[in-house]
Amino acid sequence: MSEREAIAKARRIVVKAGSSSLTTPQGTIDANRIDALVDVLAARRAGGAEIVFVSSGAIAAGLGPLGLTRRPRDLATQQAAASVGQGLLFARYTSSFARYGVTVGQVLLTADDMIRRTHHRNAQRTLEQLITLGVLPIVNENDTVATDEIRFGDNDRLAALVAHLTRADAVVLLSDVDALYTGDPRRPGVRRITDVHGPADLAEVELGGSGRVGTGGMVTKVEAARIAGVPVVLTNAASAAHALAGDGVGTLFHPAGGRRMSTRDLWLAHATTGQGRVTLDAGAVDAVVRRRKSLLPAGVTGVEGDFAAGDPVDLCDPSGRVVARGLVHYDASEIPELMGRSTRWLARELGAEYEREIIHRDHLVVLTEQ
Ligand SMILES: Nc1ncnc2c1ncn2[C@@H]1O[C@H](COP(=O)(O)OP(=O)(O)O)[C@@H](O)[C@H]1O
Ligand SMILES: N[C@@H](CCC(=O)OP(=O)(O)O)C(=O)O
Repeated sequence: MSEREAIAKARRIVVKAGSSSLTTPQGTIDANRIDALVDVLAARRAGGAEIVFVSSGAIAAGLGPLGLTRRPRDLATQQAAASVGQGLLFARYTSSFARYGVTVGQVLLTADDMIRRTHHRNAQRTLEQLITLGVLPIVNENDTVATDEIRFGDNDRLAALVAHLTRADAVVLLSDVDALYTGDPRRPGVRRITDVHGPADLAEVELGGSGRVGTGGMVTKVEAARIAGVPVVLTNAASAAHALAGDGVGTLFHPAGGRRMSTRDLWLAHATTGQGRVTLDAGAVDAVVRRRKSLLPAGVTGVEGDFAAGDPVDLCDPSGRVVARGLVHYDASEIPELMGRSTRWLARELGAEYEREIIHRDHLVVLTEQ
């Protein structure tokens, strides 16, 4: 079965629509386009599929009601716009899906919900229960409380992580461009890329920034496709029905074969931001990156930042390059006195509770191959 056919037959699909597909240039919801998209999703659902819908557009839909003509730069105004827009957006989805007798449930996630394992499980359980109850979940980032440090910003990677969370079979990303091109399609002479099998197919592609109201542009879409682990189609909202039917529209990103990263590694690598940096000596880099060992205090040469035990931190090689990320067992202030010490020395001098690793291998993801 080709991957296009697999999308046509997929049991559970994450569909993500970008801000530009759902809102008008005046900063209001585009009721007609929302209804048209709902028609497509409801039809696929009626055909027996389970849909999880990731909808952007909260900020863009809140601009008009607040008298704003452009997406604000400052976080507080973006959050205010999202607060207004999300309500309007969800009200529209509720009434639009009601035309088909479909009940929708709002799920607002923060990046923290992916970082903390308990939150992660909680989100997973809620989504599963909504689907079991026949409710169509509509997911967005919880923009009103997300802060700059700990924020997805774009919904592309969020959609990929939701695909993992819900064990979806395919992802459809709907944007204002009908496909990935060799360069920004606002420029002449670019060519459509029909299939992406791996990094080699992207070597000549210029991944540009976002359009009018979107965030992330193609960079986050390509990254989402890389982490989704299932076939991903990128196209525009007008082609949604064709994409779901397995027709050859847009760009198909084939999932990479081989070892799939676990959901835990994915959220650590792609849903977290390092809250500080720990520098490793060459031996520790080798142990962590090549031999996949835990990070012990003996291999640490420096620490930066103000993180607390349990936070994600970046691990750097002696040149400062980030090579891994992990959930740290100590506060930043505790690490200097542990650095360079053997665990045996620490246990003897400071007590058995200091015999722990700085980061356990189960809480560590390598970000680069050496
Ligand atoms: N190589 C490329 N191929 C296609 N689109 C691109 C490329 N580089 C940049 N873009 C721009 O990315 C935009 C879509 O990203 P974005 O605005 O973030 O959309 P969305 O709101 O749907 O997430 C398009 O409007 C397009 O102008
Ligand atoms: N959570 C934000 C999404 C940010 C955004 O613009 O995302 P996208 O349009 O998917 O690039 C919102 O609802 O406004």
